[in-house]
Amino acid sequence: MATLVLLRHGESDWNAKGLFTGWVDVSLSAKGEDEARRGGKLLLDNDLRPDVVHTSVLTRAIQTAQLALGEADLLWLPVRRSWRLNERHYGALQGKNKAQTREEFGDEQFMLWRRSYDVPPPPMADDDEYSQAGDPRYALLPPELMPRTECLKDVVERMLPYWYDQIVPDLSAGRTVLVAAHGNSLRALVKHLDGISDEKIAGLNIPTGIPLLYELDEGFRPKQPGGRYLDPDAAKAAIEAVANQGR
Ligand SMILES: O=C(O)[C@@H](CO)OP(=O)(O)O
Repeated sequence: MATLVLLRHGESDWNAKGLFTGWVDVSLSAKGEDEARRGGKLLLDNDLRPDVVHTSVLTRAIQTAQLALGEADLLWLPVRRSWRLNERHYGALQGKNKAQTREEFGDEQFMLWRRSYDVPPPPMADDDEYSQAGDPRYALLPPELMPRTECLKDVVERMLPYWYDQIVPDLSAGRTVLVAAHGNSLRALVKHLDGISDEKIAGLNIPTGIPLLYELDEGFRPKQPGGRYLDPDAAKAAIEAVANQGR
């Protein structure tokens, strides 16, 4: 049996402002910092002690892992980071207000961009103030892999190699693994783990800062479909809030 804990970063400054974020590197809000600490406390209270941590290369996920591990007295844990765990690149929507976008383009288009499996937003221009072109953290990324927009399908495709090559080997070695990442990179991983269809994944939202525990069988499939949030009541309310963003 293998133990996997997924943790979406706490609320970011742009989550609080209702802006599409994607690869823009914003920090946690004060509330998000509290959520991250609370996530660490939930690990502690549930006797979950990760052996290794994987994060994206975005500050909000890194801060969340740090704060949660600090709370659980585990700051010394080995950490690995990859752009493959990054949030979905939101293309030309990065930096735009969600409510205004919904008003401008209508509900259907807004939801297609936000939650459809295979419709990406328009690409972001390299000279846009919210573009990541030239960001040194992606300097070693082959140019053809650098996204300018992504749909969830693209995220599944770029995330899965990391799952198989880096996370599964840790799980196989018997390590409890903590993955600190993002709403949509975790939706991609949950889609894979639970075998959720392309249609049904539109209805799945991940709350900020609440650890989601998966016990996996020898084939790395969940023993309990959907896993278990360590604070189910808080998760339910927070999932609703994510679903209603932009309304
Ligand atoms: O803006 C984003 O990058 C994501 C996560 O915060 O938003 P959404 O939930 O709308 O996909």
